[in-house]
Amino acid sequence: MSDDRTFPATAPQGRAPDAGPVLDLIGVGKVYRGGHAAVEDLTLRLTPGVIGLLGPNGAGKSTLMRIMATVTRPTSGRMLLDGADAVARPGPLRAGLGYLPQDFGAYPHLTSREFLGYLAAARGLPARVARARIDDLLQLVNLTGAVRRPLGGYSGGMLRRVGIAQALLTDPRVLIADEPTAGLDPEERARFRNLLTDLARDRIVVLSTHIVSDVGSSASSLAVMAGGRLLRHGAPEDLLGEAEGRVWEAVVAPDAAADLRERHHVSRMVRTGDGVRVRILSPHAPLAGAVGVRPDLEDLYLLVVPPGRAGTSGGPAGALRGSSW
Ligand SMILES: Nc1ncnc2c1ncn2[C@@H]1O[C@H](COP(=O)(O)OP(=O)(O)OP(=O)(O)O)[C@@H](O)[C@H]1O
Repeated sequence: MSDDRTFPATAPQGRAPDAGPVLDLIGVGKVYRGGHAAVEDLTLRLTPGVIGLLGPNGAGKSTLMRIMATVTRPTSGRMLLDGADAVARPGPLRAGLGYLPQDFGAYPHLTSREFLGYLAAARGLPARVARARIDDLLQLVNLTGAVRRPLGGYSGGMLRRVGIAQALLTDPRVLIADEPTAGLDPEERARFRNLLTDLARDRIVVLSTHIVSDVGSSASSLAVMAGGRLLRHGAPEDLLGEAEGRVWEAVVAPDAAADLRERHHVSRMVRTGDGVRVRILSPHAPLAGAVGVRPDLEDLYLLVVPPGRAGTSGGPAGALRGSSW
């Protein structure tokens, strides 16, 4: 499948083709039974485009997405779709919603075509429309070669692609995908990013990830969360301004690199022929010979997410590297 394939978009009836949805979250909070506040006082306006929701494990991303997908009710605040209450009356949002949850469950004995057919019927798609749509979607997610095999024999990445296809069945205005690229290989990730960019021309596409490079190039805006709170929201290039002048690099001996890690906020370390290239976040030059460099989104993420919460493994940036693909 080529990367420049475009999704067969159709505008919902009664809506100008260029009018996109607006989803407003206003002071939204979610306190689970037991008293844990997973999301706190979160205000965010979503308009068409790819919105990358970034945050470490436990930040509240899935909870926020479940609220947007009307699966979970917020315990405080309001959510409006095009100005209308989408909590008290979730119907219009649900009618135009595609949702790929993290734990997307497929029936192992069904083939992908049967499974998508079943979901299409459950969502009220007429059989003829559903057949054509499923053919398009199977091509789009590059599964046409596997349609006769039961889902029980699919790899994790293939199942993820089935999940993406089911989220697109009803040609949604709002697409919410929770860690959609988990289990996809680098080529599939790249293809998926291109697909999202295509889709997001007139749709809200929200995807969560803890891998900055998954959204860095494709997102029109980034929302960074930690501890249930929204820390930043804006266009990547605007957010980057905050990190300007605060990222430094130096090549040092391996012993010195370990020492720097103890004393400074190290964004990443890369072995080079003559030592270790250390990238440090600091308002001033952290050592003699350090050179100021252009910040990237990983640097920004590490600057805004409280230390110790930014990564999940392998040091501060361990879970965030593009190279961890
Ligand atoms: N049903 C629930 N009941 C109680 N607490 C919950 C529930 N679901 C999530 N939590 C807690 O709420 C917090 C936020 O969880 P959430 O899954 O929304 O975060 P996340 O950013 O999606 O993390 P991850 O990337 O690990 O999925 C966590 O502390 C989690 O343990």
